[in-house]
Amino acid sequence: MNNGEKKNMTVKTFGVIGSGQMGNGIAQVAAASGLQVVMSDVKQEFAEKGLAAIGKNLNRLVEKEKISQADGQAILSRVKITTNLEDMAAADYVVEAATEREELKFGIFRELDRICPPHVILGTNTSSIPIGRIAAQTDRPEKVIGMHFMNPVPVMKLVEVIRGLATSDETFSITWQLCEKFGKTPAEANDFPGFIANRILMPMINEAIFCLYQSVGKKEDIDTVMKLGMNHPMGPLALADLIGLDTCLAIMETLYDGFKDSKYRPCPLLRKYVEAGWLGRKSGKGFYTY
Ligand SMILES: NC(=O)c1ccc[n+]([C@@H]2O[C@H](COP(=O)([O-])OP(=O)(O)OC[C@H]3O[C@@H](n4cnc5c(N)ncnc54)[C@H](O)[C@@H]3O)[C@@H](O)[C@H]2O)c1
Repeated sequence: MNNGEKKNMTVKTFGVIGSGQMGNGIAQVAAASGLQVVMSDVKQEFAEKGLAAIGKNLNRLVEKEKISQADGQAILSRVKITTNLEDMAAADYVVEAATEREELKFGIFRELDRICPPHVILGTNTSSIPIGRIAAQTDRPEKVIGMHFMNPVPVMKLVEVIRGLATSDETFSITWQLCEKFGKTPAEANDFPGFIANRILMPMINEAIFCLYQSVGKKEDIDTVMKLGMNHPMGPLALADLIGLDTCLAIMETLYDGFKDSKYRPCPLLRKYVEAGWLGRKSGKGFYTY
């Protein structure tokens, strides 16, 4: 048994920053694996909404007889919510899943570096912001890593584990094993804008939005072509609504900034929707109405 394996067993309390769709999903899988979870957000109502989403998800699993009612209650009871970042002092491992804005994440990592004991690993669920840039905000860059879950977290098997330039092998190994403990399949990526998943996925979604923008096809037809023609479970526009159009735009901006290649320019229609507050499912309207 190497050091990483030994240390992994000492992770008992798992911190999650952000109680949105990704944060509450990550909190749910961590609690389901037996860990105590502290989940934060900036407002009590946001944290409560995240906790309620976990409760609803677990109830659905009970109804489908995937878990017992007692298990559902036990999982939920392991998740504590807070609006005070200082409460992350109790965590052995923290994953940040706050809004995809670089300055916001930088601030969170500077604070976490002050609050958390030096041995604690700080993961980020960022979709595209370079891990090295986030790690540079801390005095522990070797303990900063990308832990990129897919949406919806309780359902999707993949976690992309991203090594920053300074990420240590021990940090990588503990993170990899945590993914497995959560019942996920990790895949390793290096630190380039968009990593693997969004480097490939997001230009496809952006191109689907260009097809709509240039009237190549109606939204339903664009989605039908990709669903039935390429055997994708969802069309790209419906998937963009699920991911959140603000998140999609932020990822395209990161790809465009990072590579300075015009093929990554965000479609003006995507920007227009985001500016109008049409963010997809989470706001009730995106390419489709919910
Ligand atoms: N949506 C997806 O499909 C998806 C997939 C993989 C990764 N991600 C990434 O996960 C992260 C979160 O995305 P999401 O879809 O859950 O967004 P979301 O908008 O649903 O949730 C973000 C949450 O973070 C909270 N937040 C903002 N600042 C905070 C702070 N300082 N402290 C604590 N909480 C704070 C917000 O109030 C909000 O509740 C982003 O980095 C995104 O790129 C998203």
